[in-house]
Amino acid sequence: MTTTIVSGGLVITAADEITADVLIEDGKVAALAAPDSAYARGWRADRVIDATGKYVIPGGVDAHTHFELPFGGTSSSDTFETGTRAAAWGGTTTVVDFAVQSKGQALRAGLDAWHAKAEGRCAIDYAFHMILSDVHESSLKEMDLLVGEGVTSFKLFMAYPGVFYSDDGQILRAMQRAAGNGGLIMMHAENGIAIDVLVEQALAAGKTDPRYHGEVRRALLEAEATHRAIQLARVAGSPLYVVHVSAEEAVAELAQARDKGLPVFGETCPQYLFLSTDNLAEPGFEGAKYVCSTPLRPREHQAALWRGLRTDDLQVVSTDHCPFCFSGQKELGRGDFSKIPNGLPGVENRMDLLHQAVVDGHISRRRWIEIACAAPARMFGLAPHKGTIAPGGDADIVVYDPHARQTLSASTHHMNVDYSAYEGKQITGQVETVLSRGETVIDKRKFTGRAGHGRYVPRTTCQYLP
Ligand SMILES: NC(=O)NCCC(=O)O
Ligand SMILES: [Zn+2]
Ligand SMILES: [Zn+2]
Repeated sequence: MTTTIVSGGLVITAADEITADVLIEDGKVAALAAPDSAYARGWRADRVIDATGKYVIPGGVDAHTHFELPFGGTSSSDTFETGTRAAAWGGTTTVVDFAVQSKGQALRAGLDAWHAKAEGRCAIDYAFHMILSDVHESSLKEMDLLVGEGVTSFKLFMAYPGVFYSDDGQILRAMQRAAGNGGLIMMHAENGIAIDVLVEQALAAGKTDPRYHGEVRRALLEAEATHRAIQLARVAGSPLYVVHVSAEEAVAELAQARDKGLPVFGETCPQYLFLSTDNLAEPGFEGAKYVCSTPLRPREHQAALWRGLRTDDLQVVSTDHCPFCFSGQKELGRGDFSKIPNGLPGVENRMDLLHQAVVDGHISRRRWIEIACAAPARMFGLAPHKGTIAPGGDADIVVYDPHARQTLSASTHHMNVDYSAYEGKQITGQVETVLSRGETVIDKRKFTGRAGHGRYVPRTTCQYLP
C-alpha cells in the first residue's frame, strides 16, 4: 500500500481554500490535515511532494473530447494514447469521450468500438457518452441498457444533416426515454437544415474562405435550436445539457429557462472565451485552424459567456477537443469551407486558460475548480470519486504553480496536432505535478505515466439535479 503526502500547498476545491497537507493511501485521499500537524507528521509517507507556495487542486474533468473520431472525411488526430497523455500534461485526469452510433448500427457496436480504441492505451481515467445518430425503437431500448452499465448521457445533433442529425420527433423520443431511464440528453443545438441552405448559397456566390463558416452558422440559428431543444425537453420531462454554447443569444435562452427553474444546463469551451471570428478571418487559409461548430463568434459574445459562467447559467467548461492537422486535414476544405473538418485542439490547454481567466479577473479560483472539475464530475455521475479533494475520493491531484509563466505553442505542446489554436499566448500558471489515483503521471514537468494506467470509469446518472 503506497502512501503519499502532498504538503504545504493551498488546497482549492469548489467549496474551500485551505492550506493543508493531503494524505494519500492506496490511490485515495485518506485525509486533509493542518500542515505539519501531529497527525500529518505521524503519517508514514513513502513519498512527500512539497507543494509550498503552490495550489493543490483536483485533477481536471474534461467532459467533451473526441479522440480518433472519424469525421469530415478524416479522423481526429489524437489517439486515446496521445490525447490522454496531453490531457495529463495539462492537469486533466479524467476525460469523457463520445462513442458513436453510426447510421444503421446498434449502440452496442459503437460503444464496443470505442472501448476497443481506448482499452490499454489511456494515461488517465476515461468514460464514455454515446452519440445517437439513428434513433429508432431498438436504439431507444438500448439506451436503458447503456445507462445500466455506466454510459448515462447521450448526445443528439440538430446539426449535420445526413451525418449525425436527428429530427424533432427523434429528439423527442430520445428525451422521453431519458426521462424514464435517468439518462442526460446532451444537445448540439444548431439548426442544421437552415445552415445547409446558407452554406449552399454562400458557395454559389463564390464565398469559399474559412470565415464564411462563421457567417453561415448564424448565432440566431444556435439560439433557435437551443430554444427548441429546451421546449422539447420540457414536453418530454427530461433534463437537458447544451454542449459548446457560443452565442450570447443561446446563453439568454438557457438563462430564461433556468430562471423558470427548469433542469437545463450549459457548457462552453475555451475557444469561445478566448478566440473569435477575427481568427477565422486570418489571412490565406489560416482561418481553417479555427473552424469548429458551433463556430467562433464576434468578440462581443464573450462577455455573455463569462457572465453566464459567473452566474451559473453555464455550469461547465469542456474542450470539445477534436484536433485535425492543418496539413493534410484542414486542407481538405481549401476552396470550400464546408469541407474543412470541424474541430479544435485544446485538451492540454483548458486548465491553464481557465487559470488565466482567474488572473484576468473573469472568475474566482473556486469557480475555476467548479467549472473545470467539480461541476462536470457531478453533471456526469463521476462524483464523489472525481472532481474534488476529499477523504475517500480518488487521489487525482494537480500541484499547480500559479506564478510560472509559459507561452502556448505547437512547438511545446503534447497534442498530436501540427498547430496550436493559442500559438504565442502568454499564460500565468502551469501544471507542475499530476497524480492519477495516487500514481505520479507528471512529475515536475516530466511525463512518468504510462499507456494503460487509465481505467474505464462507469458513471452514475446526473448528480446535478435538485
Ligand atoms: N465541435 C466540432 O467542431 N467538432 C466536433 C463534433 C461536435 O462536437 O459537434
Ligand atoms: Zn457538437
Ligand atoms: Zn464535440
